[in-house]
Amino acid sequence: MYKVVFVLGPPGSGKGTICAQIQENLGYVHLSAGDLLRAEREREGSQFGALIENHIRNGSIVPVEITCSLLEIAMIAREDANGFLIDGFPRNEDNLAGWKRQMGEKVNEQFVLFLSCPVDVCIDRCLHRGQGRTDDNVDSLKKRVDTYNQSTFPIIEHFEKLGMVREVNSERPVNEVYADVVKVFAAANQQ
Ligand SMILES: Nc1ncnc2c1ncn2[C@@H]1O[C@H](COP(=O)(O)OP(=O)(O)O)[C@@H](O)[C@H]1O
Ligand SMILES: O=c1ccn([C@@H]2O[C@H](COP(=O)(O)OP(=O)(O)O)[C@@H](O)[C@H]2O)c(=O)[nH]1
Ligand SMILES: [Mg+2]
Repeated sequence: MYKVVFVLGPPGSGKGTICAQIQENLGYVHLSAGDLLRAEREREGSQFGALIENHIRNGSIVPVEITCSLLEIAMIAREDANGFLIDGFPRNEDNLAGWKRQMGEKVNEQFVLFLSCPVDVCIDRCLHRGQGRTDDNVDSLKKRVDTYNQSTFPIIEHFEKLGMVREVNSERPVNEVYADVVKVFAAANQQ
């Protein structure tokens, strides 16, 4: 069984930043669904490049079969891992249902780390992220925030009802956010 922590929050809430630090210090392997999709978009011979780019620009969500397969392949490649941080997934009902179908029997879902941050702060961070992403522009960001509110927040609520959500306010400086996140992991791993 793979041990899994889902990391969710609005675009720009700091998911990638915090996951990189957890990977570095706590030995979980960081798998960003967005990074895996961008790599697949660039892969020579991929049938999905154009479809992925359309979804990314529109802030809409790629069909789960594609994303989930990329995640599973990445997990199989790191079977030695202590656990996995699944960053930015599941983002909607389709993602959740597809994940349960494909991975339900193979994973132990530890908890959901929810990085909460006001949308205006998040948008400002994305506009200054400086990674040259095709979706870090005002138009795409509006759509991404709409998708987050309409489709992703309900997934967080779903996990909340199951008692699985650990919320950390990520509006604060990274070191303060990280200190609280470490406490969440320490508590979860004591059980
Ligand atoms: N707590 C924070 N305070 C200020 N800036 C942050 C913080 N966390 C992340 N950032 C910056 O905001 C941008 C988005 O962060 P990132 O980790 O890529 O977020 P996400 O993966 O949730 O979109 C990056 O430029 C990052 O350096
Ligand atoms: O499971 C996922 C994760 C990401 N995306 C797409 O990839 C984009 C960027 O996602 P990422 O997590 O990299 O953005 P972030 O929240 O980190 O800014 C999203 O807007 C979606 O279009 C997707 O379709 N499914
Ligand atoms: Mg990210």
